[in-house]
Amino acid sequence: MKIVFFGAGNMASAIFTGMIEKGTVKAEDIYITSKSNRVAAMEFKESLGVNVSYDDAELCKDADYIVLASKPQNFTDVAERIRPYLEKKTKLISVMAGIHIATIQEEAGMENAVARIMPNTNAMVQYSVNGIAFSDDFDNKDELIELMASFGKNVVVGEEGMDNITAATGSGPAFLYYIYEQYAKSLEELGFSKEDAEKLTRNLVIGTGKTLSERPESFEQLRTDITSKAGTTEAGLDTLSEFKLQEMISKTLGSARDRSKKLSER
Ligand SMILES: NC(=O)C1=CN([C@@H]2O[C@H](COP(=O)(O)OP(=O)(O)OC[C@H]3O[C@@H](n4cnc5c(N)ncnc54)[C@H](OP(=O)(O)O)[C@@H]3O)[C@@H](O)[C@H]2O)C=CC1
Ligand SMILES: O=C(O)[C@@H]1CCC=N1
Repeated sequence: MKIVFFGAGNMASAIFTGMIEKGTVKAEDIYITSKSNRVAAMEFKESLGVNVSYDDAELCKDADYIVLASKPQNFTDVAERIRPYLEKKTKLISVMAGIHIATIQEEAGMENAVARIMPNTNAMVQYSVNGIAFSDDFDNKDELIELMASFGKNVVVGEEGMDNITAATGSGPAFLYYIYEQYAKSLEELGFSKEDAEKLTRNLVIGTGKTLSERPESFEQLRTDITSKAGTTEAGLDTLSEFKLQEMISKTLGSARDRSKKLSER
């Protein structure tokens, strides 16, 4: 197996770190390249044992998968690097938001099989949610699905579902982090030090996540379990429900989805 990452940034490193830590792919089977930040790439070679190369012919030779992990706006440059050396058997796996399969095939200049995947940075701790869309000619889908299962839960959404999943779970962690940031600021307002506010919020979120991973009850049930009659939670929730939280979240996701659509207008 040879998996080559064009791009070694946040998302690519979350994926290859997840794969290596889980043991699904050996570090020696992973090749990474970047645009100009050789220091960061070499750090991954040192810490994980992956191969680093800037020789495009060597990178593309005999590759089973090439993962397109640059920003969407850098894809044209990446395609230029790959096009002269791309072999027909190599499957292209794109993590780029909003770039359609047809565009990838056109810019690659060859009709290679393509899968679009939309993971999130929780891949680093093997807890990503991965949307997947395959081109019609993509064979042995199970191999890719299995590889991706090493860093998260897979949902095959088809290309029409990619904009939605990009908003919901690709960008999703950032929306949640933003909420946690506000939570920590509010704890500071209550009088906690900045350090304690961060620590309390972080542990609250970790503990809640762990509970969710272990208990099958609905969100509503788990909330109800905490809410004593005429107690503190009820008082807080009464105030919280005065705000249009769901509308805020829907609008946030709508903007992210629309940007994903816009990115595809190339
Ligand atoms: N971050 C996230 O949470 C998620 C991101 N994505 C998608 O992943 C992609 C990457 O995002 P992210 O990892 O955050 O971005 P980063 O900026 O962290 O990484 C981008 C990487 O692409 C490299 N690159 C740029 N141009 C080229 C080139 N011509 N040849 C080879 N490598 C190149 C950069 O190299 P250098 O450092 O040298 O410039 C860098 O390693 C995006 O398309 C995004 O839509 C998808 C899901 C979630
Ligand atoms: O912000 C972005 O465009 C990428 C896609 C999903 C998460 N990060």
